[in-house]
Amino acid sequence: MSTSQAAREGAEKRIVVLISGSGTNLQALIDACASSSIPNARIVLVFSNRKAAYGLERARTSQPPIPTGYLALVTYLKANPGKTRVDYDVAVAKSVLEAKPDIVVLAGWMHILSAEFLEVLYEGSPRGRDLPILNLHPALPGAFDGANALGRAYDAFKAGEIKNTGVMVHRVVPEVDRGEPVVVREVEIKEGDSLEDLEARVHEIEHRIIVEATRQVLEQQGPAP
Ligand SMILES: Nc1nc2c(c(=O)[nH]1)N[C@@H](CN(C=O)c1ccc(C(=O)N[C@@H](CCC(=O)O)C(=O)O)cc1)CN2
Ligand SMILES: NCC(=O)N[C@@H]1O[C@H](COP(=O)([O-])[O-])[C@@H](O)[C@H]1O
Repeated sequence: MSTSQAAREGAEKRIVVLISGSGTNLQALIDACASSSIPNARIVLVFSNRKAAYGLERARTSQPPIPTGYLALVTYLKANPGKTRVDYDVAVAKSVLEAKPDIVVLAGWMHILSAEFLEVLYEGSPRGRDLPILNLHPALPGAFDGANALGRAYDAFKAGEIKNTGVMVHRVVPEVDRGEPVVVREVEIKEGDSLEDLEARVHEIEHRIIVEATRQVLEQQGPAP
């Protein structure tokens, strides 16, 4: 094995995390890298579409601080008359590529990404279409795709339509929440649960499976080409 190959073999895996909110799942990833629950890995960029996302503060105050980026769709469109939502997605993808990720994790990223986002990442990454792009979604595969999945699951439970719900980490494809599941966990809904009770139960499981899925995918991944 050449020195450069050995270096690549041992190189830290570079994680980029996309967020839109509080970042409790980002925090789980930060903690997992710090404790080597995800071995030999480092979060090299936290990117948000919302300036006020507290997850950006989590990154900035992490030890050592994690580089952050921010670009809101509305801000981009106002600053770039004639540009489109797809142009925005391409701009986000280019920002992500600059961090040279081995994996991209959407952890509460609340913006539907176009196929162009994926194509720019695949074309710009040495890993090509093998670059893993994961998303955390608070529902079982095919159950409640899209936003407010947990609220819709709760309403379905109250209507007697479902007995349980779930959480998954899946690969990102253009069709929202339809990518191949990586980790899936069922979540019990108990009689008398409030929505807050269910949210707390789901969040606890989310914080575990986002680490499990990221570790699992990185373990299966070879060195960067
Ligand atoms: N191409 C894909 N993009 C995204 C996926 C995906 O699987 N494929 N997952 C979502 C995350 N997500 C659910 O897991 C999700 C997030 C947001 C929305 C949504 O309707 N967003 C609206 C804006 C809502 C808001 O700003 O509050 C929108 O993008 O117009 C649906 C699903 C992330 N992207
Ligand atoms: N459809 C995507 C979606 O609903 N994602 C949800 O956003 C939250 C982010 O929390 P966090 O900012 O505290 O990590 C999580 O509960 C996650 O399931």
